[in-house]
Amino acid sequence: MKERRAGDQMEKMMMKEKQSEIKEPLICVPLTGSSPERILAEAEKCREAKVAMVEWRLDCYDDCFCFPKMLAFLKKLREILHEQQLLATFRTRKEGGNKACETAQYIELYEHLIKSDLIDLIDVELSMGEKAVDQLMTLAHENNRKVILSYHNFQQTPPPATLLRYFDQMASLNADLLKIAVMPQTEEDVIQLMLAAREAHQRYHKPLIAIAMGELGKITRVCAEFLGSAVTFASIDHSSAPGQIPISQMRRYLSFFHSIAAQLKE
Ligand SMILES: O=C1C[C@@](O)(C(=O)O)C[C@@H](O)[C@@H]1O
Repeated sequence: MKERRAGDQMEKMMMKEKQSEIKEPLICVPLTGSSPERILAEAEKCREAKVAMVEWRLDCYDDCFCFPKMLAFLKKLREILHEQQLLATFRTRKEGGNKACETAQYIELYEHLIKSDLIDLIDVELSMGEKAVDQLMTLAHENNRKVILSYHNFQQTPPPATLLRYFDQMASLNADLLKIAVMPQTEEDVIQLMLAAREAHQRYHKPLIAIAMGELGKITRVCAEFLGSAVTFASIDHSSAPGQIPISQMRRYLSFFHSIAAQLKE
Protein backbone atom coordinates (compact mmCIF):
# COMPACT_ATOMS: atom_id res chain seq x y z
CA MET A 1 0.00 0.00 0.00
CA LYS A 2 2.70 2.39 1.08
CA GLU A 3 4.85 1.37 -1.94
CA ARG A 4 2.03 2.48 -4.22
CA ARG A 5 2.17 5.87 -2.54
CA ALA A 6 5.82 6.25 -3.58
CA GLY A 7 4.87 5.25 -7.14
CA ASP A 8 2.04 7.78 -7.18
CA GLN A 9 4.47 10.53 -6.21
CA MET A 10 6.61 9.68 -9.25
CA GLU A 11 3.50 9.58 -11.45
CA LYS A 12 2.62 13.12 -10.33
CA MET A 13 6.14 14.27 -11.06
CA MET A 14 5.90 12.89 -14.61
CA MET A 15 2.51 14.54 -15.16
CA LYS A 16 3.87 17.87 -14.01
CA GLU A 17 6.80 17.40 -16.37
CA LYS A 18 4.37 16.92 -19.25
CA GLN A 19 2.75 20.21 -18.35
CA SER A 20 6.27 21.77 -18.44
CA GLU A 21 5.78 22.88 -14.87
CA ILE A 22 9.32 22.66 -13.56
CA LYS A 23 9.42 22.08 -9.82
CA GLU A 24 12.01 21.69 -7.10
CA PRO A 25 14.04 18.54 -7.88
CA LEU A 26 13.75 15.47 -5.67
CA ILE A 27 16.83 14.63 -3.63
CA CYS A 28 18.13 11.09 -4.07
CA VAL A 29 20.55 9.65 -1.51
CA PRO A 30 22.68 6.62 -2.48
CA LEU A 31 23.22 3.67 -0.12
CA THR A 32 26.81 2.59 -0.66
CA GLY A 33 27.42 0.05 2.13
CA SER A 34 28.84 -3.37 1.30
CA SER A 35 27.38 -5.28 4.27
CA PRO A 36 23.73 -5.58 5.34
CA GLU A 37 24.49 -3.83 8.65
CA ARG A 38 25.98 -0.77 6.95
CA ILE A 39 23.25 -0.53 4.36
CA LEU A 40 20.51 -0.78 6.98
CA ALA A 41 22.22 1.90 9.08
CA GLU A 42 22.36 4.22 6.04
CA ALA A 43 18.70 3.45 5.28
CA GLU A 44 17.70 4.36 8.85
CA LYS A 45 19.38 7.74 8.44
CA CYS A 46 17.50 8.30 5.16
CA ARG A 47 14.22 7.44 6.84
CA GLU A 48 14.90 9.79 9.76
CA ALA A 49 15.88 12.58 7.36
CA LYS A 50 12.68 11.96 5.34
CA VAL A 51 14.64 11.64 2.11
CA ALA A 52 12.35 11.59 -0.95
CA MET A 53 14.27 9.04 -3.01
CA VAL A 54 16.90 6.47 -2.08
CA GLU A 55 19.24 4.73 -4.52
CA TRP A 56 20.41 1.28 -3.53
CA ARG A 57 23.80 0.83 -5.23
CA LEU A 58 23.80 -2.92 -5.68
CA ASP A 59 27.32 -2.90 -7.12
CA CYS A 60 28.55 -1.87 -3.64
CA TYR A 61 26.70 -4.75 -1.89
CA ASP A 62 28.74 -7.95 -1.41
CA ASP A 63 25.93 -10.44 -2.14
CA CYS A 64 24.24 -8.74 -5.06
CA PHE A 65 24.46 -11.84 -7.30
CA CYS A 66 23.25 -14.27 -4.64
CA PHE A 67 19.64 -13.64 -5.60
CA PRO A 68 17.70 -15.32 -2.74
CA LYS A 69 19.91 -13.54 -0.18
CA MET A 70 19.69 -10.24 -2.04
CA LEU A 71 15.88 -10.40 -2.26
CA ALA A 72 15.47 -11.32 1.41
CA PHE A 73 17.65 -8.36 2.29
CA LEU A 74 15.74 -6.04 -0.07
CA LYS A 75 12.54 -6.94 1.80
CA LYS A 76 14.12 -5.73 5.05
CA LEU A 77 15.40 -2.59 3.36
CA ARG A 78 11.95 -1.83 2.00
CA GLU A 79 10.44 -2.17 5.46
CA ILE A 80 12.63 0.74 6.58
CA LEU A 81 12.20 2.72 3.36
CA HIS A 82 8.45 2.32 2.87
CA GLU A 83 7.83 6.07 2.49
CA GLN A 84 10.67 6.60 0.01
CA GLN A 85 10.90 6.01 -3.70
CA LEU A 86 13.41 3.23 -4.05
CA LEU A 87 15.76 3.25 -7.03
CA ALA A 88 17.81 0.11 -7.72
CA THR A 89 21.13 0.66 -9.52
CA PHE A 90 23.93 -1.67 -10.51
CA ARG A 91 26.63 0.67 -11.75
CA THR A 92 29.12 -1.28 -13.86
CA ARG A 93 32.84 -0.73 -13.44
CA LYS A 94 33.18 0.74 -16.93
CA GLU A 95 30.74 3.50 -15.92
CA GLY A 96 32.40 4.23 -12.58
CA GLY A 97 30.85 1.47 -10.43
CA ASN A 98 32.41 -1.13 -8.17
CA LYS A 99 31.92 -4.40 -10.03
CA ALA A 100 32.10 -5.63 -13.61
CA CYS A 101 29.46 -8.04 -14.88
CA GLU A 102 28.34 -9.85 -18.01
CA THR A 103 25.23 -8.56 -19.78
CA ALA A 104 23.33 -11.79 -19.01
CA GLN A 105 24.09 -11.45 -15.29
CA TYR A 106 23.08 -7.78 -15.36
CA ILE A 107 19.74 -8.65 -16.97
CA GLU A 108 19.10 -11.46 -14.51
CA LEU A 109 19.77 -9.19 -11.55
CA TYR A 110 17.34 -6.55 -12.80
CA GLU A 111 14.70 -9.15 -13.67
CA HIS A 112 14.72 -10.28 -10.05
CA LEU A 113 14.51 -6.69 -8.83
CA ILE A 114 11.63 -5.78 -11.13
CA LYS A 115 9.61 -8.90 -10.34
CA SER A 116 10.18 -8.51 -6.60
CA ASP A 117 7.63 -5.69 -6.49
CA LEU A 118 9.88 -4.05 -3.88
CA ILE A 119 11.41 -1.21 -5.91
CA ASP A 120 9.94 1.79 -7.75
CA LEU A 121 12.61 2.54 -10.34
CA ILE A 122 15.64 0.98 -11.97
CA ASP A 123 18.70 2.60 -13.53
CA VAL A 124 19.79 0.88 -16.75
CA GLU A 125 22.97 1.87 -18.56
CA LEU A 126 22.45 2.85 -22.20
CA SER A 127 25.78 1.16 -23.05
CA MET A 128 24.22 -2.26 -22.29
CA GLY A 129 22.90 -2.11 -25.85
CA GLU A 130 19.50 -1.84 -27.44
CA LYS A 131 18.54 -5.49 -27.00
CA ALA A 132 19.21 -5.60 -23.25
CA VAL A 133 17.67 -2.17 -22.73
CA ASP A 134 14.52 -3.15 -24.64
CA GLN A 135 14.14 -6.36 -22.69
CA LEU A 136 14.42 -4.62 -19.31
CA MET A 137 12.29 -1.66 -20.40
CA THR A 138 9.43 -3.95 -21.46
CA LEU A 139 9.56 -6.02 -18.29
CA ALA A 140 9.77 -2.93 -16.07
CA HIS A 141 6.82 -1.24 -17.78
CA GLU A 142 4.72 -4.41 -17.66
CA ASN A 143 5.32 -4.38 -13.93
CA ASN A 144 4.65 -0.65 -13.55
CA ARG A 145 8.24 0.24 -12.68
CA LYS A 146 9.95 3.37 -14.04
CA VAL A 147 13.23 3.20 -15.94
CA ILE A 148 16.10 5.68 -15.87
CA LEU A 149 18.36 5.21 -18.89
CA SER A 150 21.81 6.49 -18.02
CA TYR A 151 25.23 7.38 -19.38
CA HIS A 152 28.25 8.08 -17.14
CA ASN A 153 31.72 9.25 -17.98
CA PHE A 154 34.08 9.67 -15.02
CA GLN A 155 36.97 10.87 -17.21
CA GLN A 156 35.65 13.62 -19.43
CA THR A 157 32.71 15.45 -20.99
CA PRO A 158 31.89 14.37 -24.55
CA PRO A 159 31.08 17.14 -27.05
CA PRO A 160 27.55 18.65 -27.00
CA ALA A 161 26.43 16.77 -30.16
CA THR A 162 27.35 13.46 -28.49
CA LEU A 163 25.51 14.38 -25.27
CA LEU A 164 22.41 15.23 -27.31
CA ARG A 165 22.72 11.99 -29.25
CA TYR A 166 22.71 10.03 -25.96
CA PHE A 167 19.64 11.93 -24.70
CA ASP A 168 18.00 11.25 -28.06
CA GLN A 169 18.72 7.50 -27.88
CA MET A 170 17.37 7.34 -24.32
CA ALA A 171 14.16 9.12 -25.30
CA SER A 172 13.62 6.93 -28.35
CA LEU A 173 14.15 3.79 -26.26
CA ASN A 174 11.19 4.94 -24.17
CA ALA A 175 13.03 5.79 -20.94
CA ASP A 176 10.95 7.44 -18.23
CA LEU A 177 13.91 9.55 -17.11
CA LEU A 178 17.01 10.43 -19.14
CA LYS A 179 20.26 10.70 -17.21
CA ILE A 180 23.79 11.86 -18.02
CA ALA A 181 26.65 12.28 -15.53
CA VAL A 182 30.03 13.41 -16.86
CA MET A 183 33.36 14.69 -15.55
CA PRO A 184 34.15 18.25 -16.63
CA GLN A 185 37.77 19.30 -17.23
CA THR A 186 36.92 22.97 -17.73
CA GLU A 187 34.16 25.44 -16.89
CA GLU A 188 33.14 25.31 -20.58
CA ASP A 189 32.43 21.59 -20.17
CA VAL A 190 30.03 22.40 -17.33
CA ILE A 191 28.24 24.98 -19.45
CA GLN A 192 28.01 22.58 -22.42
CA LEU A 193 26.42 19.95 -20.19
CA MET A 194 23.92 22.50 -18.89
CA LEU A 195 23.01 23.64 -22.40
CA ALA A 196 22.59 20.06 -23.64
CA ALA A 197 20.30 19.32 -20.67
CA ARG A 198 18.13 22.40 -21.37
CA GLU A 199 17.90 21.46 -25.02
CA ALA A 200 16.94 17.84 -24.26
CA HIS A 201 14.38 18.98 -21.70
CA GLN A 202 12.69 21.18 -24.29
CA ARG A 203 12.89 18.56 -27.03
CA TYR A 204 11.61 15.49 -25.24
CA HIS A 205 9.40 16.79 -22.39
CA LYS A 206 10.68 13.98 -20.22
CA PRO A 207 12.19 14.32 -16.76
CA LEU A 208 15.94 14.20 -16.87
CA ILE A 209 18.99 14.17 -14.64
CA ALA A 210 22.08 16.05 -15.82
CA ILE A 211 25.18 16.11 -13.64
CA ALA A 212 28.68 17.46 -14.08
CA MET A 213 30.68 15.69 -11.38
CA GLY A 214 33.64 16.86 -9.30
CA GLU A 215 34.28 20.28 -7.76
CA LEU A 216 33.81 22.11 -11.05
CA GLY A 217 30.42 20.56 -11.61
CA LYS A 218 28.86 21.16 -8.17
CA ILE A 219 26.81 24.01 -9.57
CA THR A 220 24.83 21.55 -11.75
CA ARG A 221 23.75 19.65 -8.63
CA VAL A 222 22.42 22.69 -6.79
CA CYS A 223 20.83 24.56 -9.68
CA ALA A 224 19.32 21.35 -11.08
CA GLU A 225 15.93 23.07 -11.36
CA PHE A 226 17.27 25.47 -14.00
CA LEU A 227 18.48 22.58 -16.16
CA GLY A 228 15.15 20.78 -16.05
CA SER A 229 16.70 18.11 -13.78
CA ALA A 230 14.00 16.24 -11.88
CA VAL A 231 16.39 14.57 -9.44
CA THR A 232 19.68 15.56 -7.83
CA PHE A 233 21.96 13.28 -5.79
CA ALA A 234 23.22 14.14 -2.29
CA SER A 235 25.08 12.18 0.39
CA ILE A 236 24.03 11.25 3.89
CA ASP A 237 27.09 9.21 4.93
CA HIS A 238 29.37 8.42 2.03
CA SER A 239 29.13 9.99 -1.38
CA SER A 240 28.84 7.69 -4.41
CA ALA A 241 30.38 10.16 -6.87
CA PRO A 242 32.79 13.13 -6.79
CA GLY A 243 31.16 16.46 -6.05
CA GLN A 244 28.12 15.17 -4.16
CA ILE A 245 27.24 17.40 -1.23
CA PRO A 246 25.59 16.52 2.09
CA ILE A 247 21.79 16.47 2.09
CA SER A 248 21.40 19.21 4.74
CA GLN A 249 23.36 21.65 2.57
CA MET A 250 21.61 20.47 -0.57
CA ARG A 251 18.18 21.20 0.93
CA ARG A 252 19.20 24.79 1.65
CA TYR A 253 20.59 25.31 -1.86
CA LEU A 254 17.57 23.79 -3.58
CA SER A 255 15.10 25.94 -1.70
CA PHE A 256 17.21 29.04 -2.43
CA PHE A 257 17.23 28.30 -6.17
CA HIS A 258 13.56 27.36 -6.08
CA SER A 259 12.66 30.73 -4.60
CA ILE A 260 14.56 32.44 -7.43
CA ALA A 261 12.81 30.27 -10.02
CA ALA A 262 9.42 31.10 -8.48
CA GLN A 263 10.18 34.84 -8.64
CA LEU A 264 11.22 34.54 -12.28
CA LYS A 265 7.91 32.88 -13.12
CA GLU A 266 5.83 35.62 -11.45
O1 LIG B 1 24.37 8.04 -11.65
C1 LIG B 1 24.38 8.48 -10.54
C2 LIG B 1 24.72 9.87 -10.28
C3 LIG B 1 25.98 9.91 -9.48
O2 LIG B 1 27.01 9.42 -10.30
C4 LIG B 1 26.32 11.36 -9.13
O3 LIG B 1 27.17 11.92 -9.80
O4 LIG B 1 25.73 11.89 -8.18
C5 LIG B 1 25.78 9.07 -8.24
C6 LIG B 1 25.38 7.64 -8.53
O5 LIG B 1 25.11 6.96 -7.31
C7 LIG B 1 24.18 7.60 -9.38
O6 LIG B 1 23.93 6.28 -9.79
